[in-house]
Amino acid sequence: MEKQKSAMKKQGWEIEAIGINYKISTKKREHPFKIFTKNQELNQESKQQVTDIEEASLGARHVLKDVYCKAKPWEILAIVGPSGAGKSSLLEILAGKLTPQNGSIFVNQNPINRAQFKKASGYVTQKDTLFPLLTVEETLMFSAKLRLRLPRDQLSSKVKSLMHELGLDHVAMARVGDDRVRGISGGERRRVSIGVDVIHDPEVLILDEPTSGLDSTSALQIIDMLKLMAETRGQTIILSIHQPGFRIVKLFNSVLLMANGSVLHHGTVDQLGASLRTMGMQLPLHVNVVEFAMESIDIVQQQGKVLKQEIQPQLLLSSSTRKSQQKKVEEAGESRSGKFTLQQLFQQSKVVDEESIGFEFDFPPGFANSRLQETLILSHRFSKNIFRTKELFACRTIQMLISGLVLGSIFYNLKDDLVGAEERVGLFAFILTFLLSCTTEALPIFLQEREILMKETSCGSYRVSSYAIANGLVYLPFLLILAILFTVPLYWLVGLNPQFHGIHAFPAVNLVDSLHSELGCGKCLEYMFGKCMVSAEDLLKEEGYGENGLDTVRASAV
Ligand SMILES: Nc1ncnc2c1ncn2[C@@H]1O[C@H](COP(=O)(O)OP(=O)(O)OP(=O)(O)O)[C@@H](O)[C@H]1O
Repeated sequence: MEKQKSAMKKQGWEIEAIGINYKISTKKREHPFKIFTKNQELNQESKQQVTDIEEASLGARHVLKDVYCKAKPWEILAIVGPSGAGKSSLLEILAGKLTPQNGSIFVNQNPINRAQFKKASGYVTQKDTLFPLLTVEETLMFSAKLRLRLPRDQLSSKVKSLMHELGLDHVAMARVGDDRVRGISGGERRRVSIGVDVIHDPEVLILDEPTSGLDSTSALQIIDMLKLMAETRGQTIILSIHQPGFRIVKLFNSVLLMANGSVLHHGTVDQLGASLRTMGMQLPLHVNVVEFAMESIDIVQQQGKVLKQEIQPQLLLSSSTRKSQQKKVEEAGESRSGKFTLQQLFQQSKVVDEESIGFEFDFPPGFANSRLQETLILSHRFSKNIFRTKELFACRTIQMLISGLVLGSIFYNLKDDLVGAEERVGLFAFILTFLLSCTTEALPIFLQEREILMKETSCGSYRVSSYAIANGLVYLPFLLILAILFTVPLYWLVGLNPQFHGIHAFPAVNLVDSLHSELGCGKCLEYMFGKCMVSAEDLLKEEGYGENGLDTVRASAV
């Protein structure tokens, strides 16, 4: 097994996608709860009929049509085509982010185990999802800590050598930045994004538009760097690109030309030029063949059959291999379910089930760190981000202090009679709603972080629970300080219960409410506002209004 693994490492990973069909529904259902009513009564057969009819009537869009592609190790495969051709969809399918309706993906002629493949590959999205306040070195270091099981000195030397390889030495200590925070240049930020996804030495690197938004020099530098990585590390690099310049095209080993979800050409740039000439096109001297093909995409599409014939012999050559691969997939499917449905039996190609088909990858299963280690690393990262937004926290502290004083002066010295009790209810409801509305400012930060969280957890860097615990741990002391600053002046100005348990319970309930809304700001707001009334009831209990505080107040009001 060890021998087999090292041989696999040496030869690299050849990725082959066969018969990929991907459809999306473009029309919304008229009744979102239809599935829970009418469809429940349908039997299996009629359900199938309804699905077929629905697919036609709902206007399903065929994003990818029977796509075949092959990417070899030590090489770059560039997916080119006009906007909406299906490049990103194909990359997402190859990266295991999307599941096609039909088609199979193989690694070295073996069906893939999607969960392990996600870990062993790197997927760089079109948008840079990085923490703007961290430095380049910190960003790569946190990524290394989360993805690799190595001692600290080895991690540090790995990060240093990667920065050197990416040409980021000179900006190691500079902040990454984004649209709002001034940081490194766009090209350098793209390199950091690539660095984050290659820190664990993936065998396959998938990049969606790595040069988008960059000038031609920076774009060339990025592709040059990727070429070097493919040639030195033996990686399989698959990328999509919009309008590659002449010098960039020369760096591609093969090109997949797509339009309207179909493959028009799959081969080298020279083969593309030859195909265009056989179609009767006059290629000007020194022309960028890829650019020319994209400009004449309509003619190429009309003549699509001619180009497809160019591809067919390649496919036919490997047809016997494909048949055996298909058999493996089907056997795995059979063993999994124990029986086939009619649809499965007649399906030309099937989506590979990741769990049941065993292809051994040279990557440790599970996470690189224990839950505790993950929490510590993430807490460290949270703290760094928080300490670099001191102004925001200073504003929030002043806001809470002033709000406590203002609210205390409005509800100054409440009496212990019926009117006083009613005003207390109003005060508590106001306080809790106010705390919730204060924390909605955390929503944009959460949305920004959410993308990073989704990306990191989907590739198995850490557990979501570690993120939530680390977030809570880092925010808790700060929220406690805010709760005390808000409640101390308010408590004494209003003249609330002076007994020991009341004094402690008041800031504690406020703290729990703040923490609850801070952690759950992306969740259900209605639930949180409902929580206000529950918390108000808790506070009334502390004020001596018994188990059913609100009812007591209501009853006394009557
Ligand atoms: N989830 C979706 N909802 C609606 N349309 C979608 C969805 N996914 C893909 N499409 C459609 O499928 C087509 C292919 O999309 P895709 O993003 O793969 O194209 P692309 O070649 O990467 O385009 P671009 O170069 O502009 O990024 C587009 O017309 C797009 O509108």
